[in-house]
Amino acid sequence: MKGGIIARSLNSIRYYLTPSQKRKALWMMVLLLITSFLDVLGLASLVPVMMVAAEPGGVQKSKLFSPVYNFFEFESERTFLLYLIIIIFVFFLVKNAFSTWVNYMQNRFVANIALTVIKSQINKYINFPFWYLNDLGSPNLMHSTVNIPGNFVGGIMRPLFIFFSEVAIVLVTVISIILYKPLLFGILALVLVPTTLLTYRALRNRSQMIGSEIHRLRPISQGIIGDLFTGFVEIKLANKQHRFRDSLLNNQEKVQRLDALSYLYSMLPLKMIEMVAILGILTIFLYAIFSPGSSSSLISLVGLFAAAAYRLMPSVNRMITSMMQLKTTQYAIENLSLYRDKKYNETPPVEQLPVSFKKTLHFEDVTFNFPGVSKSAVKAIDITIKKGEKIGFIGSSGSGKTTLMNILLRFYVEQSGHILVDGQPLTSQHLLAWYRIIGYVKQDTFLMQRSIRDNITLGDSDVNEERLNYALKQASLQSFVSGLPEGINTLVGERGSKLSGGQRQRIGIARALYKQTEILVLDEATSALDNETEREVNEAIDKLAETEITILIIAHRITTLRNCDKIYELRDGQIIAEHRYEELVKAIV
Ligand SMILES: Nc1ncnc2c1ncn2[C@@H]1O[C@H](COP(=O)(O)OP(=O)(O)OP(=O)(O)O)[C@@H](O)[C@H]1O
Repeated sequence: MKGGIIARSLNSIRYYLTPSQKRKALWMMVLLLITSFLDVLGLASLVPVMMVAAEPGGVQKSKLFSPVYNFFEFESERTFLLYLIIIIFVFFLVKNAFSTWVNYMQNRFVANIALTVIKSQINKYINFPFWYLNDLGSPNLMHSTVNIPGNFVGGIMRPLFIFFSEVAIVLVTVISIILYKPLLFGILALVLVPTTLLTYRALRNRSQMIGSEIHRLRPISQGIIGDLFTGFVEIKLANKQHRFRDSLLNNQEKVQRLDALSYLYSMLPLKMIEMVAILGILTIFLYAIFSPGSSSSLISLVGLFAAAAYRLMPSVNRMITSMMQLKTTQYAIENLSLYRDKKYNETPPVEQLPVSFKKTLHFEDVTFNFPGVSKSAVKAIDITIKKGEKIGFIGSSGSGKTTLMNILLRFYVEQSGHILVDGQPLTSQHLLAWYRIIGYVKQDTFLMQRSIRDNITLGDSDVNEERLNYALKQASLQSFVSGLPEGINTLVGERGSKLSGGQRQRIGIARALYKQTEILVLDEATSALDNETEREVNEAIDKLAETEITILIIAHRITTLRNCDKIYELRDGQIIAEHRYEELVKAIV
């Protein structure tokens, strides 16, 4: 990425702003400038008041106040000063109310953009091509959708606002100083500018390095925790939990060390600037001591220098720290700019078409290669399935069964050939209608940590009870559910941990039935189950066989395929044979 850190950060935000938000951002900047001007004016107004108040008769002598004093015909300096103090207090009151309002507007603006960023990230990943999604892995996805937008807001947007408001304060202060005493400006510039630049140059690359290292390490921690608790049983039985704990601690030790270093770097600029300012004051003092005659004017210069430096130092410090924070959070800008290319976006076209499945489903010469893999995972598949048929798929591991089903489910799109439904090619314009009629039950059925009802309806708020009961009955779940103390509202535990393998799969089947699936894909639904559970699942499949639903079953156990009209055998992505169940059973016997 090219350009300075400020330009890069501004560009990264600009990507998310609508034209009206861009105008609003400019408006915010103007408001910030006004706030800074009022801040400086507020402080500057105190100086002349203090001066006239300290000296009896000071008001009359003051070029600024005496015309006002005379115009309003004040009777005593005391009353005049009292009015002046009240005016100053009201001014501060109004100024602070105004700056609080600006602050509120600014934070609301930042919060709105933050929402836009989160929305854009989550939209990016829900429309991400399936195989890239698998490559990224859930810790990275969680980091990119939850942490990165937060880091972007805290580490780019807020510091950018701070930077610009401090620039405004410094500008207004510096202009006032130039107008008041150009020599003072010269000394301040000589002292503060090189220090600021040197401090920033010394720390910026380290800050960036710390930021990208923390960004690399955090998802690793999340991955370790995820693996530890997903595989808790296996890991505990192998007595390997300590290894996971140690690698987590090892990773966290690095993160904590970098966090501490980053905190230290954020403190350093102020210390450095303070040291140089003190050095400036001492140098002028020394000069005053060693060159007699000029001492009184020099000492007043020291006073002014100290006052101006005191005013400028915190602002300059905040400017550097916010720039360093921008550097530290560079990784968020880089992460957000990933995958903006069209090839990573599979958003279905807005204009969607209906799908009518009355007669046939035809895989017409379908071939598919994974990106970067020359060997086809699925090659020239050409089969026709009639509506209502039950079709089995067998073949050794890696023969392409799951890939073929993923093509049918449109998670993968064939490079050549077509999927024809009643003779019509299935395109991205049919996606939503297609998803409405196709269902999928995997070996490890996905279950949420919610009730059975929510798991079957996928959290429907307006549940159709009749359909739900039908789904429970057809999936052979009715007696199990009615035996539970809380029935269908019983919670299933994390990933269905309170259920048996067979119950989990039957919930998957019930989910597909509740959706009124017309084509159901059962992927290796019984291979991981014991005999009793297999019997339970097969019973549900037998019931399904009586329905009009077209079923495609991938199975390792031949018995699962007993209701199939045809069974296709795959090898190396191709169909090498078509069998009947009876033949297969005979061949085994
Ligand atoms: N995301 C991927 N990227 C690259 N190659 C892949 C990917 N997923 C699967 N493959 C490859 O595609 C081929 C077909 O895999 P597929 O999962 O379809 O086989 P399968 O018949 O379902 O196997 P199993 O019975 O073991 O599930 C295999 O050689 C596999 O290594």
